[in-house]
Amino acid sequence: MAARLLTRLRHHANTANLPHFLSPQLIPRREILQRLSLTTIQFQRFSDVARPLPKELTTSEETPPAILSETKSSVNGARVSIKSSLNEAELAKFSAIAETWWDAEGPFKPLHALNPTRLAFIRSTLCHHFRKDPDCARPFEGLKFVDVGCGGGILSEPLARMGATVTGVDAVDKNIKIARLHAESDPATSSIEYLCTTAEKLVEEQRQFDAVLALEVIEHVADPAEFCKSLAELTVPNGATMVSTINRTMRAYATAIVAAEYILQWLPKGTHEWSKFLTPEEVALILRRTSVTVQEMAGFVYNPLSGKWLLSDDISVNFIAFGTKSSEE
Ligand SMILES: C[S@@+](CC[C@H](N)C(=O)[O-])C[C@H]1O[C@@H](n2cnc3c(N)ncnc32)[C@H](O)[C@@H]1O
Ligand SMILES: [Mg+2]
Repeated sequence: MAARLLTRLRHHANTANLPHFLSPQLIPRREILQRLSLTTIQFQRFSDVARPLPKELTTSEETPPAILSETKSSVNGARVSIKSSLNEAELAKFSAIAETWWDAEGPFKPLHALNPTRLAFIRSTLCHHFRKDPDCARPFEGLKFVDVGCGGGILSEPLARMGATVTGVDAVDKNIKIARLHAESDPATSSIEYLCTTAEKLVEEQRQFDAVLALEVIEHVADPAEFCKSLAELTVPNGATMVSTINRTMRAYATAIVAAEYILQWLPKGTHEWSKFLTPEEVALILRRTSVTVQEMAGFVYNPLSGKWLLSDDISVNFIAFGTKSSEE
């Protein structure tokens, strides 16, 4: 199966399906060609079991919508612009539904359902990478993680329960307030550091983490390549960078947009724009440019009969990439 996946990726890399969407905005076409011919991406098979998650609670808090918009920084006393990952229209969508983060039947229902499956992948790959025992209760003890675009904290909390020292950051202030409120109710999660900020601002503050996770965020940022650069800079040498998103395929258009937003109405209409989706090859190439090499990739496939998500080799719609940062900075 891994061989099949590799063959499929190599087929795409043969430039027949050149990432045309990237060429003008993100990576010059010639550079893509060079990198495609130079880069060998090794994808391995993944296997592990999902762990049960804490019981979800519903909470609400009335706060005025506030999102980060400040993109100036002070260097040697002078105000300079820094490249921002913020897309304010995207952030406004999240601000509008922030109070529903912990409603497992609300707009974030798909993420709640996906959580055990993606946590199984994260647990397996990171335990293997950091040589931790995946069978112990708190395998991530001693490791610092950052959850970029953490929303209400539905990923940060189980990571903290698995022993990681977690920082959760989100550009929507309301999300951070809700995340803090929810985490405070349990001593296992109350130590999570939640900050209303961005990856690029953490880079400016010279913060670094053993593992940097940005799940379902890259399709909502202003510039995916710059965003990945920040993720890589936040990762310690030999550390791990994890990105998940939706593939830019017709199948993804039919399921993640038409079915999820218009037919099933799981998500508010307009949540996703197809043109902002990235293919697995694009994610791997963008990360590679920032010294992060994708080591493993898996797909998430929804089973409508069980209502559950399964890990799969099928990366045609939802997928996750685990990369490691080179030891030379
Ligand atoms: C679909 S949610 C994913 C939440 C969480 N990562 C998860 O998978 O459960 C996307 C989140 O990213 C945040 N976000 C979008 N652009 C961002 C940026 N440039 N910097 C930080 N957070 C951002 C949004 O506010 C939202 O909470
Ligand atoms: Mg999304």
